[in-house]
Amino acid sequence: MSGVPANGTHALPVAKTPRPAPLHGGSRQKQRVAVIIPAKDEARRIAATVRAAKAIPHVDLVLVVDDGSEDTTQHVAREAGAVVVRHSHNRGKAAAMETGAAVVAMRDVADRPPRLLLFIDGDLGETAVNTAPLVPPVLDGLADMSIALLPPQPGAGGRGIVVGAARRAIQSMTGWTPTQPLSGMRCLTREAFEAATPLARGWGVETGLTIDLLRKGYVAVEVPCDLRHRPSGSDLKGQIHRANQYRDVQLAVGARRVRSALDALGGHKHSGK
Ligand SMILES: O=c1ccn([C@@H]2O[C@H](COP(=O)(O)OP(=O)(O)O[C@H]3O[C@H](CO)[C@@H](O)[C@H](O)[C@H]3O)[C@@H](O)[C@H]2O)c(=O)[nH]1
Ligand SMILES: O=C(O)[C@H](O)COP(=O)(O)O
Repeated sequence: MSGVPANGTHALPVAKTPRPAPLHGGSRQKQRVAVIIPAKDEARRIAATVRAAKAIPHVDLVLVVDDGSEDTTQHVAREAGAVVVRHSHNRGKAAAMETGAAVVAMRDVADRPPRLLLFIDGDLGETAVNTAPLVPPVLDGLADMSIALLPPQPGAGGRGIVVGAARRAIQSMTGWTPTQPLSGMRCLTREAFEAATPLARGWGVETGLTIDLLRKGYVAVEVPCDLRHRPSGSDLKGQIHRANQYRDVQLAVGARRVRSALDALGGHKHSGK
C-alpha cells in the first residue's frame, strides 16, 4: 500500500494497474477523461465550473449530477454545456458520485479504455480548470488516484477537528498520512473507482476511498492545485456542516475497522490459528 506526495522526495510511484498498451506503431490509445460534478444548490457557480472543466485537456464529457437541488442548478449547468442528470431528492455527495460514475460507464465504448474519472466540486468556478494537474499522474500510470492539495482558503473557519480525525484514521489504517484527507477533487481510474464501491456515505466518502484503495494496494498521490472554493465559515451553519462531516467520517472509519477486524478473524480461522 502506498500514498505519496507527488512532489515529495520519494522515488516516483507506480500505479497498481498498468495503463492501456500502446497501439500498433507505438501511439498511445487516446485516453479520455470524464469530469463528474456532484452539485446541490450550486446555481451561482456551476456555469463557471462547467465551462472551466470543459477546458481541461483530455476531457470529453462534463457531467453534473444535480443532487436534488432546490435552485436552478440543473438548468444553468445544461446551458453551460454539461450533461446533467438529477436525483429527485437529495441523497448526499457520495450517492451523487456513484450516479455520475454509472452514467459515465454507460457512455464509455467497448473498443476504448474506460474514461478516467475526475471528480470536482461544483463551487470551484473558473478555478476548476486548475484541477488539470490531477490527470497526468493517473494518465501516465504513476498513480491510481490523485488528490488535489488546495492553498489556504480565505474565510475558512475550520479548527482542524474533522480533518485531524480523518487524517489520523487514514494513517492508522494504511500507514499513509494525507495532507488534506477531505479533499474531494480526485482523479481515478475506472478500476480503482470500482474497487472502492460501494462508497462510504455522505461526507465520509473521501476518507473511505483513501482507506479502501490504499489497503487494496492502489497508489494515491497528492498534487498541488490552485483552487478556490466556498469554504465553511465559523458561523452556526459552518459548525453544523462540520458536525455532519465528523459523523460521516467516523461512520466510514468505524465500518472499515469492523471489516478489517472481521477479515483478520477470517484469516486466522482459515490458517487454523
Ligand atoms: O448533499 C449534497 C451536498 C453537497 N453536494 C456537493 O458536494 C460538493 C462538496 O460540497 P461542499 O458544500 O462544497 O462541501 P465542503 O465542506 O466545501 O467540502 C469539503 O469536504 C468534503 C468532505 O467532507 C469534500 O467532499 C469536499 O470535496 C471538500 O471541498 C459540492 O459540489 C456540493 O454541491 C452534493 O452533491 N450533495
Ligand atoms: O472547514 C473545513 O476545513 C472542514 O469543514 C473541516 O473542518 P475542520 O477544520 O474543523 O476539520
